[in-house]
Amino acid sequence: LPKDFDWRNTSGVVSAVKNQGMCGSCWAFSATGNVEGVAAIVTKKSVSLSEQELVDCDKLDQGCNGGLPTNAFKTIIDLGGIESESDYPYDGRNEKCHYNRSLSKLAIDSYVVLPEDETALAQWLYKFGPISIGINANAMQFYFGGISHPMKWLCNPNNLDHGVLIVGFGVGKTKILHKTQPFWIIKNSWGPSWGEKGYYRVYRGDGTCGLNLMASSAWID
Ligand SMILES: CCC[C@@H](/C=C/S(=O)(=O)c1ccccc1)NC(=O)[C@H](Cc1ccccc1)NC(=O)N1CCC(N2CCOCC2)CC1
Repeated sequence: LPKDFDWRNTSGVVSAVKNQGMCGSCWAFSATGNVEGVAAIVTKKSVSLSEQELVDCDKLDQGCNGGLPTNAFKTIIDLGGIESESDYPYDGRNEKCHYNRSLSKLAIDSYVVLPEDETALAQWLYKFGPISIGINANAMQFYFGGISHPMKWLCNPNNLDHGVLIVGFGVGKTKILHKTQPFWIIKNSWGPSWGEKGYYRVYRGDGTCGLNLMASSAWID
């Protein structure tokens, strides 16, 4: 396993940073980000996928009022696929489902729930692609860059309230003590002006903000 690895360096695996707007659809962006990545690696073709299809058609979840990436994977399997962002564009509000299977760009065969061990997660990411996770977003609302490592009582690992996507990992130097710190690179769905061009770097190795507790991924045979 290399010290640093970032799927953004492999063209087609990570789409542009998106913005969920005033809709609690983070779970859908986490799911499409994972499927986009896994599919690009397996099929060598890249396509930006529809979060709106999940908001409208995933009856296991609550659209703009929240959901789980694993339920989204189940829905993509049950629907027989997912349309592209351009064919089923994002409106950021709950609408009537208008999924059209003939327009579906790709299907997934199953999904896996991943282990909580962060070294195992890094190995999985390196082999198979970006990982959907749940995280406590407390430290993300006041994040302006750098490696975030909030104290546990400020970021309760058991209050997971946001769905995001791990796209890479690395080791960086802290500003003050120049200590090396392992971090995850996380793709958020709050637009490219948030954080580090839409991304969040967070300490890797001690279950910060519960980021290791609900990791999952689609699987394409
Ligand atoms: C109101 C929903 C907000 C939304 C994200 C919104 S957000 O805008 O990104 C944001 C998050 C945090 C601070 C500020 C803004 N959060 C979710 O969808 C989070 C994302 C998440 C949590 C845990 C693990 C993985 C993913 N999920 C959730 O909010 N839910 C998970 C599913 C749950 N269902 C209840 C009925 O039975 C089935 C399950 C409903 C609540």
